[in-house]
Amino acid sequence: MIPSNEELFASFPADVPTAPLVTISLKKIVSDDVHERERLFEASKSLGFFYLDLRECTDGESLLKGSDKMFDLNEKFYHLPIDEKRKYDFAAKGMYFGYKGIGAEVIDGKGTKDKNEIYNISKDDILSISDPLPAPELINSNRPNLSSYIHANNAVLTTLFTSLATSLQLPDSTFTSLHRIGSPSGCHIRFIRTPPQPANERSLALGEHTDFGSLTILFNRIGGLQVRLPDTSSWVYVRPMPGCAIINLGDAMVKFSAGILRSNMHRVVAPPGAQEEMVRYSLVYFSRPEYDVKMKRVDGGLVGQVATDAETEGESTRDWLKRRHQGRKVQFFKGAESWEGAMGTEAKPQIAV
Ligand SMILES: O=C(O)CCC(=O)C(=O)O
Ligand SMILES: [Fe+2]
Repeated sequence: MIPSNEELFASFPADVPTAPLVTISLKKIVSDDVHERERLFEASKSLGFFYLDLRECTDGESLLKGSDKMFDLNEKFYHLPIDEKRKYDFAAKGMYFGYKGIGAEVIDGKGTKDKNEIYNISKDDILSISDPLPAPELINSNRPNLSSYIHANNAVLTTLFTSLATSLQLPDSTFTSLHRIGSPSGCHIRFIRTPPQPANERSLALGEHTDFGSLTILFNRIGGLQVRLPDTSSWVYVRPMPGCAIINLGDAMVKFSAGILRSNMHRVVAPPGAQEEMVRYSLVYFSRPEYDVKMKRVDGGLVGQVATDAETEGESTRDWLKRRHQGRKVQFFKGAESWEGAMGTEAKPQIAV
C-alpha cells in the first residue's frame, strides 16, 4: 500500500540529530510583518536554509496544492520505461534540461558517481519563451499544470526577493528586476528519484554542493537532505515538515549581496532509520538570474557598506551555469582539478556578518 503524506512525514525517526532550521511564516511576510522580515533576513545570513510555512496564505496554499500535483507527476514520470526516459537525455548535446540517468554525474573530486535519476523541466520551455524540447506525452499533457506550478513558485519568490531587498536597504525591486518571469533564464522544476541503496554501500546520493542560482524552493517528504552546520561543520539531516517548503539561498544571492547572504553546503544521503528502505522522491524549483545578469554585487544599501574585494565585474549567469553544470558531468571529469573548477561560492570561506 502506498503510504499517505502524513505517514511519510511521521516516519522520520525521532532519534537522529536534525538541523535547527527556523520556520518563517509566508502569511506574515506577505502582510509586511517587520519582525518576521527580520527573522527571514537573519536566517538568510546565518544558515541560508529555512522552513517556509505556506499555510493560511493564498500564494502559499496554491504552491502547496501545486506541489502535491507535481509529486504525483514526478512518480508517474519515473514509472515510464527506462528506454522512454533515455530519449529525453540531451546531455550529449551539451543541454542541461531533460533526463539524467543514475551515475551520469560525479559527486566528488575522486570521480564517484551519483545515485539519482533527475529530470529538469525548463521554465522557458513551459512558458514558450524558448522552443519546446521533446518530452514524453505524460509531460506534454501536463504543460498547463507545470505552467501553474512555475507561476505559483514565482509568486512566493517575488515576496521573498522583495523582503530580502528591503532588509538589505535596497530598492524593493532590486532582485525581482533580475528575475523577470518572461525573460530567458535557467529557472527550472526538478524531479528527483533516489532508489534505496544496498546496505553495504550506503553513501552519498547527491554530492556536497551549494545551489548555483538565487533561491531554491524544495519539497521533501522523507529525509535524506543534510546541511553542513556553519559552526561545527557537522552534517545533519533536515527533517521534512508538513505544510512547509524548505528554502535555501544559492550562490547568486551571495554574489549580489557581497557575501552578506549565505549559500550553504548541502548533500543528499540515504534516508534515516526505517526510511532507508524507501524510494525517495524530491521536488525542487530553482530560481536563477536572467542569463545576461552578471554574477556580481549590486550597488547601494548594506551591500554598498561591505568593504570586500568581491569582484565588481562578474561572470554572466549563462557562463557561470555552464561552467558549474558541465564540470559535474562524467564525460568532462578529469580529476580533482576539473571538480574544483566547477565550484561556486563554496570554494571560498564566507564572510561573517
Ligand atoms: O533532494 C533534495 O532534498 C535536495 C536536492 C538538491 O540539493 C539539488 O537538487 O540541488
Ligand atoms: Fe541543492
